[in-house]
Amino acid sequence: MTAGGGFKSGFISVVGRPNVGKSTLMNRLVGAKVAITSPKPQTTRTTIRGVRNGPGYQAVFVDTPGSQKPRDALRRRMQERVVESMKESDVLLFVLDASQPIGKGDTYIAQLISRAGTPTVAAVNKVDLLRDRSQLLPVLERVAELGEWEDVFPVSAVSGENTETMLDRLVSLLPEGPRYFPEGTVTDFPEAFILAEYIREKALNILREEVPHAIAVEVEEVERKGEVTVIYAIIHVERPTQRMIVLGKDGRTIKTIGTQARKEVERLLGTRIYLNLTVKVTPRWRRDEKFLERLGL
Ligand SMILES: Nc1nc2c(ncn2[C@@H]2O[C@H](COP(=O)(O)OP(=O)(O)OP(=O)(O)O)[C@@H](O)[C@H]2O)c(=O)[nH]1
Repeated sequence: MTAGGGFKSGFISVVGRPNVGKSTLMNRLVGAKVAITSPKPQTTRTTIRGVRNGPGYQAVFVDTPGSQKPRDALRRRMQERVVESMKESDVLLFVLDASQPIGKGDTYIAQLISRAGTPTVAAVNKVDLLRDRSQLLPVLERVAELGEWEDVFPVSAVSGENTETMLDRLVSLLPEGPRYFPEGTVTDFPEAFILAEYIREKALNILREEVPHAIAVEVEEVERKGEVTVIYAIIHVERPTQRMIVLGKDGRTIKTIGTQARKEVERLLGTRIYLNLTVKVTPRWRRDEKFLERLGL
């Protein structure tokens, strides 16, 4: 319980440039894998929310796609939207990568944060990759100069080093508020959506280099049959050759992708799923506005 005895709750947006480990860190803080991760940048395409329940608090984490300086005419409007969503959060978690030089991308995000004016904790992630701990000090100094942070924590999302200490600090910054989601909730996203993201993650990790970015996963139909959720999903690819790769010999690859994704989601949400997964060639889907909208991208 907090000093005043009141229940604390609120939204913590996780921001940072692509590939710094935002999704991995959020999963660590939530204690369950709600956001998919992969070594390829731009893995997160949509906003994912994860919920951490603790004594006297509920923290709702919002994982955002990696922010990058947009190079086109929409730049100002897009910036405004990012700043708006930052303003709506109670606290921001600004993630940086200790194993990479602090660069323009980080500076850009630090500027957006200062315009939003929301209390922010900086997480210097991936400290496990530093060969020598003396390398850490200059990085922390550099991060401190980037803005006015409530605190700066060196952490490792992979090993869990320092993440619970950082969580305590984040919770201390939350306002008093209601429990937004029932206790036990780890994410408010529908099962089918989570499954679609997991299918994409398995595909990203299993398939050869050239295929993953050509993939979109669509949930076509969801049916409840007693205890079981029946989900019909389609993996869209752009070319017939990619379809062959996704299917694999005797359909083995797609079977592996589907089974791994289904099992993990069943474990995560404690449900039973029957998954019907197919592959379809949808040429140039990446340029099809209607298609992208239908998939919520
Ligand atoms: N060694 C190490 N690797 C990490 C750590 N955190 C994340 N990674 C790795 O960094 C890569 C990117 O992690 P993600 O969590 O997908 O990064 P992200 O910032 O969400 O990426 P986008 O979705 O592209 O914005 C993955 O290969 C992770 O395993 C860490 O603390 N230590």
